[in-house]
Amino acid sequence: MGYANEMQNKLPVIEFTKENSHPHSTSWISTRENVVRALEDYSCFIANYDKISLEIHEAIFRASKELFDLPVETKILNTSEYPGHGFLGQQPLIPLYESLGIENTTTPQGVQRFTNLMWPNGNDSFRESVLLYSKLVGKFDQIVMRMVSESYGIEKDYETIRESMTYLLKLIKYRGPKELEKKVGLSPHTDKSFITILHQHQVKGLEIKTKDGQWLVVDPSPSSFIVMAGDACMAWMNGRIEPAEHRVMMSGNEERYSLGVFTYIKDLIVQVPEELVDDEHPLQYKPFDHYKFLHFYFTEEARRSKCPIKAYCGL
Ligand SMILES: O=C(O)CCC(=O)C(=O)O
Ligand SMILES: [Fe+2]
Repeated sequence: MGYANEMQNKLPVIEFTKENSHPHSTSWISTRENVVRALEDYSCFIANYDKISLEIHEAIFRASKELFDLPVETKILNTSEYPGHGFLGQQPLIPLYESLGIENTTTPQGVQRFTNLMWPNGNDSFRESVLLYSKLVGKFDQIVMRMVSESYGIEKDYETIRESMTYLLKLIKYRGPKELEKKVGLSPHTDKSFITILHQHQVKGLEIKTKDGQWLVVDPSPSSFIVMAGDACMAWMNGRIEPAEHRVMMSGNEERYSLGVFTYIKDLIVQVPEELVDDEHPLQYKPFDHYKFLHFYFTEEARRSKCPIKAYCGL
């Protein structure tokens, strides 16, 4: 664990090995504490997870480059009912940013659907790399959430949520800024997801804000992932864990590729577990529908509010 009790100007780093990723092991318990402490203090942590090999890392970013090299006319075919889950690019406020979302990315059907849309004649290596990567990250997400829910004694509640969890993979590309162009890749925000797991390729740019207001740069590494809490996690956890504020700043003129796996809860009314409500922690959130929140986020009311999730279901 890379941090002491007091806040430092470094994000917590947690190693995940075969040993401590196994429930009932002694190191599982200590890792669990570190995970919860990191999420409470920083809303995120850097995870070194060796199940995702260098080979998988390279394959998924190769797949991503191949995807972005497709013509825009093809990429815009990826649409979604949910703003931001389809194709995004050439947005006036974030001109460097481009992304494509793959819904249900941990299922063969989800990945197949997307692959066929982009390559009507198929693309096996793309399909296989995406599915393998998504499944591994999805499993990792479940390890993390199991640790969190055990630690708060809310395993049963998590079990219900887990059954309704869907995964979205966003493949993201930033072009380098031109001379005199602003260097903002992505403006400061929190994610609307439950949990987000980010992965960068070679070029840094991701920055996370600490509670005392400093922006910390996250260095890319093939085996490291950034696990962040999203807005929905805060509402489910009655505010115990806050969402991580982050942004992307481009420094050189090199292109930057990154991946985000976002979890969402579908077809379930999410409720704060009873265990998280007491005199010290009065109930702060009404039961909510995560996907309805995604729609709400793009309304005028949400735009005007400082914290859309609170505007949506806060008490
Ligand atoms: O590119 C990154 O590292 C961050 C992307 C991100 O924050 C997002 O898509 O919500
Ligand atoms: Fe984000």
